[in-house]
Amino acid sequence: MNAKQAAGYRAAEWVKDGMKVGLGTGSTAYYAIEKIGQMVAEGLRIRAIATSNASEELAVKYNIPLLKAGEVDRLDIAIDGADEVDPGLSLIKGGGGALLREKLVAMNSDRFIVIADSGKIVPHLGQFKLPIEIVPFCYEWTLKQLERRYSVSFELRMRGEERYVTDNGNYIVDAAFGKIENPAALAEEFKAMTGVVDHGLFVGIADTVVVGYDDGHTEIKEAACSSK
Ligand SMILES: O=C[C@H](O)[C@H](O)[C@H](O)COP(=O)(O)O
Repeated sequence: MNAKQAAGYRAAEWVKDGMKVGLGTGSTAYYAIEKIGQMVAEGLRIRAIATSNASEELAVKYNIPLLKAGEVDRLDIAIDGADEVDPGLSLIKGGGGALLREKLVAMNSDRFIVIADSGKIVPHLGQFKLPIEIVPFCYEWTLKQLERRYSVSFELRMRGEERYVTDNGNYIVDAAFGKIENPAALAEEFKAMTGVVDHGLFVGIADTVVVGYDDGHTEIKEAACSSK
């Protein structure tokens, strides 16, 4: 068992009969979905909402019943990966471009469980380039606005020769902050910028972090409080 699998499988233990579950995106969330799929095959009855088209396809493959947001008020639990986790359980997410749906699902879940291999645990956020989702319309202006405001490099994410497009039809800009001194303040600033849809800073959202190690053991970190 590798570190990602250990974290994903451990987090799946929180999923109980009757729950409404948010399914994350990425190579670590893959293992949580795989395990939940096995549990469903053994009789667990849940309904789930996926945070990306890729995870939805995986859920369908594992016969996990899907629901639409309008069918329920809130989710009981969401399980998702992260690109970086700091000591206060603030996160950078969005390496796979799914940050907007992931944040919506996390914010509307009673418990948000983050799963991460130990390499994702960092003293400060920012070594991983921060993904920012922006609207395609006049995206050059949004990019310039970001560049004028922060003296760090911003790169429009590409997929080969084409601009990368999210499941929501938007673009992603990756920002090389290096070290983010105040994630909460930066998160607020991005939300106030026209053209920016959302960003990969998740501050005060994680309730629990399950850290997976290469030898297969896991460690649980609980947030002092979450602000969702
Ligand atoms: O957009 C993608 C998500 O935020 C992922 O959960 C995150 O990038 C971590 O992915 P992985 O588990 O593949 O490292």
